[in-house]
Amino acid sequence: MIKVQNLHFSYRKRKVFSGLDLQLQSGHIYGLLGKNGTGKSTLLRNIAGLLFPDQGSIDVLGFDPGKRIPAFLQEVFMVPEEFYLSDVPLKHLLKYHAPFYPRFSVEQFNKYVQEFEIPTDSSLHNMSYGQKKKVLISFGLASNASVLLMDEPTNGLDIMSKSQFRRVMAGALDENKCMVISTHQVKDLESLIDRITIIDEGRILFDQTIEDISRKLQFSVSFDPEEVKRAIYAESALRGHSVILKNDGEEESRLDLELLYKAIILNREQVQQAFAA
Ligand SMILES: Nc1ncnc2c1ncn2[C@@H]1O[C@H](COP(=O)(O)OP(=O)(O)OP(=O)(O)O)[C@@H](O)[C@H]1O
Repeated sequence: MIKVQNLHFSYRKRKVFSGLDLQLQSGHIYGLLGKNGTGKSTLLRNIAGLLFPDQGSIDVLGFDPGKRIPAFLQEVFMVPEEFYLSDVPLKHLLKYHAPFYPRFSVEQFNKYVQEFEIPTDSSLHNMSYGQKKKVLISFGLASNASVLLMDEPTNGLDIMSKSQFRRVMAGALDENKCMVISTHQVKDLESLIDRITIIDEGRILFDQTIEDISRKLQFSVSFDPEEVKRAIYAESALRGHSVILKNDGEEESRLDLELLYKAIILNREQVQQAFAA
């Protein structure tokens, strides 16, 4: 559905990508992780056709995003980290913006904003940043665009709204959609995403499904010094050590995305060995 090949991109003198390859399929929610400044937003903007590759190609549903033809634009919706929405009633937002998306569902939009506890007859004029963001997320989901790109969608959302966000997102996914969420709030993504892609220094450092991660790795708290020593990654916790172990059997454990992320950044070779086996 999305194929990025040999992507080179620079902002004047700042080189961000020099040969990035990535493929994303429909029916999945991808978590795009990486340190500050590694290029997550830049990648999303290239996929959305808001920035253009210096070299290489991006194919989204058979379209070249950079050409920004209407048939492409109606299939892609981006929720940027920073956004501007006019101070208008929600019904005006629907009247003037929904027609750009042929599969837009007002019924779904109303359902999502209600889930986020925003009255459907309210106006953007009186809303906080977090409330506006929830409106934008609801609009993006209700657009039924095939590709939904979200840059730090849970920033500014309160604790209850984060659970609502996960519920709304999970309910909106279908086999024709591809959702990509870039975030540092990894806890917000647990139980939502089904594939993790980590970018570092302009390349893909790690790209695995949650299913494979659960099959290959085991997450637990250990009090056994021998086990801690042989762990792929360990860090001291309030009690004992939080560890990632190679999953030799069919042990089921609860994925700790934050721990995995640290392991990949600090101890990548050992993590990769577990996947190579
Ligand atoms: N408009 C711009 N002009 C010049 N350099 C930019 C611009 N936008 C981003 N950069 C630089 O490009 C690099 C990648 O930025 P980008 O915003 O894509 O990173 P990110 O991974 O999304 O970061 P964060 O996690 O902090 O949001 C950074 O080094 C940043 O300083």
